[in-house]
Amino acid sequence: MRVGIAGAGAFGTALAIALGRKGPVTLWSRSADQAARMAAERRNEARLPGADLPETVTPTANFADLANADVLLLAMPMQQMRAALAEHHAQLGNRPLVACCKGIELATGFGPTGVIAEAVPGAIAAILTGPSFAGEIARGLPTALTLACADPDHVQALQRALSTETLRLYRTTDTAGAELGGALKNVMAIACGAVIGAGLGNSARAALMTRGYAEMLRIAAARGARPETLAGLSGFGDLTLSCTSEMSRNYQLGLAIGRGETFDATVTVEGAATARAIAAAPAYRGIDLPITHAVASLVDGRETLPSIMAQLLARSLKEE
Ligand SMILES: NC(=O)C1=CN([C@@H]2O[C@H](COP(=O)(O)OP(=O)(O)OC[C@H]3O[C@@H](n4cnc5c(N)ncnc54)[C@H](OP(=O)(O)O)[C@@H]3O)[C@@H](O)[C@H]2O)C=CC1
Ligand SMILES: O=C(CO)COP(=O)(O)O
Repeated sequence: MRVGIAGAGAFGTALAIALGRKGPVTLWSRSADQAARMAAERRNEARLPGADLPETVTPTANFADLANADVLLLAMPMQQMRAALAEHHAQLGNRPLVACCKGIELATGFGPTGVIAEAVPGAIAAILTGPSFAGEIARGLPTALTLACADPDHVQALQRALSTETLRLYRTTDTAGAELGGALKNVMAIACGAVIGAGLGNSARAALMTRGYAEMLRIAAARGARPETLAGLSGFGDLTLSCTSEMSRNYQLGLAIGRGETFDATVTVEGAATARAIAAAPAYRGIDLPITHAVASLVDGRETLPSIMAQLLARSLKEE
């Protein structure tokens, strides 16, 4: 299967390297400069320094070069995906579109497959998500991910096409569960980074991860997602990785907030918009989501960490 990847950030480049070990990959960047540099240097130093592109990877800035790909991976941030789909709508064609982003669209409350379905009616919408750092994938370190697509035949075909010797994909037809796990773990990673940054300790982090997971299950139930999907790689797996590793940019944002430091606003941090989207969505009103609301307040600077912690700890005692 010929693979096309739209979006040459850290994740798109890492997937190109991993899948390029198996067959031809076209890697599209919206920047002609970046595509030319990748072609000349055989690296994407701007987004994924130190990782070599195999000869099988063809960088391009011409979207039409993706025309012969049998499957298209969409590796741009969640809040950018709809605009990218709209811009290249005519060239997307009748093939699987696999979202490789993690988040909830701020304007609509949709996850990645919902955005694809609305922007490209009739598309075979899928999502690839789960615990993985781009740099580790590029180095060929063992990584297990969740691939979700509502169609059971397509999900099996995609699983075979996108698994490699080191990239092991598990499949599910529960797209809502897979995309919620990936989106919400980022919110919890910001919360965990903040408590560690503020010196509140590992026990507080474990409490946030556990109670955060309870919020993830409540949101999933409201969306009709399966709890076992949340217990898998895309939910529990990625929650564990992102809440405990300083390689996570969401966790890094939390650390900066907890330490009272500034954070580079150009860094891709999906959890901030996701927290805002969930906190604002009428669909989730009445559901107990104290950590998600706290993170939305924190990233918008509406409340301070000490005041949020005081409110969380002062809540009435309850059954677990
Ligand atoms: N990095 C990681 O380890 C992992 C990331 N992910 C997910 O992958 C997604 C992308 O993150 P990541 O690659 O790390 O982010 P980066 O910040 O490294 O790169 C984002 C890329 O998206 C491109 N982009 C932004 N808007 C558009 C657009 N409208 N059209 C085309 N390209 C666009 C940017 O282009 P430009 O440079 O021109 O701005 C840039 O190349 C996120 O949802 C993230 O959660 C998932 C697993 C692991
Ligand atoms: O999604 C990731 C790990 O699975 C990458 O995390 P960050 O986006 O927080 O860097």
